[in-house]
Amino acid sequence: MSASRPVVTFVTGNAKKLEEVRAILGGDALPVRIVSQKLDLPELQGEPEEISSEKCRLAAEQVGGPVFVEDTSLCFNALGGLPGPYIKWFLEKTGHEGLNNLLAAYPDKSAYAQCIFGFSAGPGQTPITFDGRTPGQIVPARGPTDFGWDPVFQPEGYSETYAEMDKAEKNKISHRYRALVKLQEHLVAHGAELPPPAKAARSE
Ligand SMILES: O=c1nc[nH]c2c1ncn2[C@H]1C[C@H](O)[C@@H](COP(=O)(O)OP(=O)(O)OP(=O)(O)O)O1
Ligand SMILES: [Mg+2]
Repeated sequence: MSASRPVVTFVTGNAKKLEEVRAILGGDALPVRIVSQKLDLPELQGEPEEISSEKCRLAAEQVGGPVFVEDTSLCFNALGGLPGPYIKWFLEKTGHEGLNNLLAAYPDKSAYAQCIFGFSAGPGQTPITFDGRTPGQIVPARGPTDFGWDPVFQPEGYSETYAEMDKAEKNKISHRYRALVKLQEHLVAHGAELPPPAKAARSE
């Protein structure tokens, strides 16, 4: 495809997310060119949609063009959806074992992983959100520990945790995949309406 496709920047500080987003979106099927930028954006407290939307608004201001971000939650049903968007801090402070211990008092170990992408056409353009969810169970950690809470999340209908699954398999059923399908549809339908790349486009 031509080099003058509009450029959309995926802003994230998480290299593993970027790897999955690239694998799921694939190569040249979109009317836009996806590049990435590593920025740690502030995340306000609130409902996951608001967090993603505000993160996206800030990203658009900083990048000065079309952007998308995502915010991931891990929600325990016995805890009314907590830790939810605060999973990053719970994971950092308590580890995989601590996440299991949070549910020790409850027979219900069910949970869902949720990903909310926020897309904005540029600074001052109201973000749109796209969500995806995958239901599962919180289990004692199994599998490689290179991506967040993957070892303690076993998706419904599977006997492996996210961490034990093949990457390609995870990417077919994950919360991230389910949300990204919706963003992809939006970009296919509206990507060509975005402004052509300004000056120097950022590196891939
Ligand atoms: O598929 C996943 N499998 C396992 N763990 C995951 C996944 N996706 C996000 N995670 C972790 C990263 C962070 O500990 C928390 C979400 O927090 P979240 O703010 O969305 O991610 P982040 O701060 O690492 O990157 P970003 O710069 O895009 O905000 O859950
Ligand atoms: Mg974050």
